[in-house]
Amino acid sequence: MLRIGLTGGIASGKSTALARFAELGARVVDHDQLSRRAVAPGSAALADIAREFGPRLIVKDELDRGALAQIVFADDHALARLNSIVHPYVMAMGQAADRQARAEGVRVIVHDIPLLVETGQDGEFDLVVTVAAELDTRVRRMIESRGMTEDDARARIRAQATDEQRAAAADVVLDGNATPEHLARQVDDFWHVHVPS
Ligand SMILES: CC(C)(COP(=O)(O)OP(=O)(O)OC[C@H]1O[C@@H](n2cnc3c(N)ncnc32)[C@H](O)[C@@H]1O)[C@@H](O)C(=O)NCCC(=O)NCCS
Ligand SMILES: Nc1ncnc2c1ncn2[C@@H]1O[C@H](COP(=O)(O)OP(=O)(O)OP(=O)(O)O)[C@@H](O)[C@H]1O
Repeated sequence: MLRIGLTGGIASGKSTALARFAELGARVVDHDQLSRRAVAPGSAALADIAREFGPRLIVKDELDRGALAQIVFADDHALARLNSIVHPYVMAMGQAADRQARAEGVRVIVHDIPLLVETGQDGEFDLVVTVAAELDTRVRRMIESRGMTEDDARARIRAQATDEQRAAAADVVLDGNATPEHLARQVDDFWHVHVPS
């Protein structure tokens, strides 16, 4: 099974690229979704978050994601504490997805991992692909599509590696600056070069 790690800064176009990989026939695993599952109501990680950051972050059994984001993206130590709670669960779920895919005879699996470089996972894939896009373009997308303020958008970008760091760890860099169709075509090209038919 060919294992591909897909990364990129927030709002670079990773989800757009991932959707194209799925259309081409890859099994896709979105680690943002895994991290939401890790903190589902009643989970051990949610209990750990309540203990670490206070019970007011849990509203009607659900994590108040906006409130937690305000805390952690303004404080590196708080972010590191959150990461140390959630990331082990996400990694275990990612490994479980690999095991299941292998058992099902899947040929190509793509893991979409926003923090692939930050968490030192670049050595763990057959190929690493990163999507790069200009900072100002990404900030604009976050304001338009996620309704974030410019300050919140820039704080989240500051909490991540740079495009240069991701490019240094990647085998291939895709350009996420133009249209989604342009990005999808680059995924097609990558697939034809790197995935044995
Ligand atoms: C802080 C939280 C509650 C904010 O939730 P929110 O719904 O606003 O964002 P969401 O989870 O959809 O993430 C959106 C994007 O934010 C960025 N981001 C998320 N977590 C982090 C982090 N720990 N460090 C840097 N960037 C991050 C990523 O680019 C991600 O794609 C949430 O992101 C979280 O629990 N983060 C810790 C888990 C994590 O690291 N997830 C990322 C991949 S495993
Ligand atoms: N190449 C592109 N051209 C124009 N807009 C794009 C492009 N790629 C993505 N977008 C838009 O930018 C926003 C963010 O894109 P997307 O969700 O694919 O990014 P992402 O890297 O997965 O972000 P996140 O880290 O938030 O999960 C979306 O609203 C999407 O429609």
